[in-house]
Amino acid sequence: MTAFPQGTILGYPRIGRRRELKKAVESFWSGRSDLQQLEQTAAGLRAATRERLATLGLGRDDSAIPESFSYYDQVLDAAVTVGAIPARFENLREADGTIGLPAYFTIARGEGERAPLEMTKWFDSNYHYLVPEIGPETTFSLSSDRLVRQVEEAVAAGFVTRPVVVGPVTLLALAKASDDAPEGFDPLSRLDDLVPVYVELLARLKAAGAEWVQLDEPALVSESLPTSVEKLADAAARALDVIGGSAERPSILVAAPYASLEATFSVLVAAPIEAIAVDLVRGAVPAAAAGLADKILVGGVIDGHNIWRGDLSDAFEKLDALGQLGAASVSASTSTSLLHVPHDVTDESALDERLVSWLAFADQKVEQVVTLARGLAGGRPAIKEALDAASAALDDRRSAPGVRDGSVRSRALAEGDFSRAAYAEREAAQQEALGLPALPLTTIGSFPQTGDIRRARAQFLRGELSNEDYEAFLRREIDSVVDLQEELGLDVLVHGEPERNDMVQYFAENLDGFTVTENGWVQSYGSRATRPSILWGDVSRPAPITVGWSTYAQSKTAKHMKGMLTGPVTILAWSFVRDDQPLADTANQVALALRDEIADLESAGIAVIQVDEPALRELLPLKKADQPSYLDWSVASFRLATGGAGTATQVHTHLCYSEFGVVIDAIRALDADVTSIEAARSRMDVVTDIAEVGFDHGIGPGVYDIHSPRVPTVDEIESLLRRAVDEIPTRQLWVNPDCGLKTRGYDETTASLRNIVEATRRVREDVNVAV
Ligand code: MET
Ligand SMILES: [Zn+2]
Repeated sequence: MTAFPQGTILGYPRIGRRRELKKAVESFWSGRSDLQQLEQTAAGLRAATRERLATLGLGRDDSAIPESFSYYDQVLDAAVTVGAIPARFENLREADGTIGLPAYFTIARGEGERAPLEMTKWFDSNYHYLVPEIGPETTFSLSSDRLVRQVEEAVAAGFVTRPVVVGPVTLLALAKASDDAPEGFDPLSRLDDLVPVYVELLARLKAAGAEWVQLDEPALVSESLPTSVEKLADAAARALDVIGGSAERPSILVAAPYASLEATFSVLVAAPIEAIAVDLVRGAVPAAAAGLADKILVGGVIDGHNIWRGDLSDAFEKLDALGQLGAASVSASTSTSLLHVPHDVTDESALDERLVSWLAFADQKVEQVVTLARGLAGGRPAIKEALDAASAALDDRRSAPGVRDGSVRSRALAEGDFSRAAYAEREAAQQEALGLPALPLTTIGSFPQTGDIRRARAQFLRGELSNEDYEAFLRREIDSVVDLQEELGLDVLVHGEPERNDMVQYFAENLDGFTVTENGWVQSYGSRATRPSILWGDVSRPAPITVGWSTYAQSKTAKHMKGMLTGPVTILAWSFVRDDQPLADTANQVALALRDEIADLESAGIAVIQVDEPALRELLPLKKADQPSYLDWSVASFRLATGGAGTATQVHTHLCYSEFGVVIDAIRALDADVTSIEAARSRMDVVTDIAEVGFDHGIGPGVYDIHSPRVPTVDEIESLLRRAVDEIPTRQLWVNPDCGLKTRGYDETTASLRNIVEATRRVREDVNVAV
């Protein structure tokens, strides 16, 4: 077996320090540059990454540097490599059967009537992967040599890198059955047909110069997939027997990050592979297993999910504990790929220096791994200075002003803070106070973020537009959004959120305890990246945030204006959150700030207030045992935020998704008066689930799929509404789009809303008779 480096990372950001890949890819998509230019930029980025990682201390020729580049998504990469593409894209193959880059992008983005692959969250992160579609008809064959060429490219530049591929079990476990598959088809049933393609790929990688390959198998740790952990472990054993048993292959590292491996660890130890990477940030040191003596263990002790510098001594101790298991050797690594964190904290010139000393972005994490590797080689004394410096930073963080704020901490919580009056009482009071018609019409909050809005914001941020002029601009924007809703005949209006660039960052910018970055981009999907805020200290609200906008909008109409807030769980989920106290405590601090905002909105005369929680399901832990306590605190934080609202104030929430499954009890427990969800894409199927579980509060199943530029017809909306009315009592039903309108244009938005109003008018004629 080839030696494994003592320090490595499981993957590195792909988008470039200044989002160069985004720009290159989008310019190729729009036809402003050609394939060759795109490939050149990508090769340049890969070269820069290798050089950078070598400069930071990873070995050039010992497989320490991962070859983890992707043009769009690593799951799509694997699917395309093994030829697992849906039938509707088959004709995009080249004459020799391979799938080129233009076809790859078409599969990711769709084209005309050909829908793209679906997108969904990657484990418990905010990264979205493309969902492969696999059926009995899928033919597996090596269909792209892109990874092989990247290994050769590295060799030509004097590097021996370690190619990273999503493994066969995870690829199938994350896939969905193809359109042509029979009812109940399980993609995992194709494992034996898929594995030979991996054998072939590994042989090619070896021939290209790879000494190690990394198979990413995070599915093995998840209890949130449709397939059980036991079944996945069996599948892994079968697949690795074949792959590991092949004659021509590099040494194999199997990485199973994002949670504890538990019993599956011994399955990997028994497999004919050389190394196993375990996540020791989210998971614990596994129990010893027979056969460890000839395995290399890679300890993921540096958090790949978060941006804190963390406790380096503690990380070193975990490696020590891993060493006690009796493996052939132990290496230091990140817990996951670093794709979840920004590039480099030294790119942040505007951040407070003291805060910077507590942070580690990707490059700093690489340095930490390199330090730990030195410690593994030379013992603790060799890295004493670095360990001490990290501990000192932690001490400094603990005692720094703002991290613990007495006035926040002294707010005692009482049982009653988490509950409102009984729903029946609220329903009656709200009916009386609001006087809404049957099937009230509303929207989810945002209206189109036009080029004008983005330009004005950019000018304001650059100082080219005064605060006064910018605010006047936003007021005019609100005027027109209110006028439009009046003209259309909606019942509960919104102000349109023109002042928000992002529903979380906006609140982060207006709350104490948060800071925002300049260049802290993190890939969200494909060419999209977000800049998560950093929640570093105790959270409080120095001044009202939305009250001015909401009351201004209310002053322009006699209809009810809906206040619009982002909920505590979503604020946490889409930020980098402090790791020095339980998430539940942090969530409650955010909740209290929102609670104050709600009180101010109420006293300013806002009678309907929406608190969005689209990320409620996303933070759900991968392990079943951890889920109840998560649901407890997340629900409690929402209830704390909204629990002070008066009986006659109508609290809405919006959740985006409609796969209720495990979270339905939690959604019920939120106790919002009205909940809006996505339903248009699933043709209202969700109303059947809602009726089955018995949900008796207000519910707004979406009738307009805002992810598509298509304008739904009146008839189509009417039939969706009739289905809802058939299955759910009319008094509970609201009419609204699936989600906010910010990504849409005005033409399609106006036309769609007009059709929604007309369809509602038709359905109301009947229900008014029936009520
Ligand atoms: N109020 C927000 C909006 O309309 C909710 C978005 S959910 C991702 O944009
Ligand atoms: Zn939404």
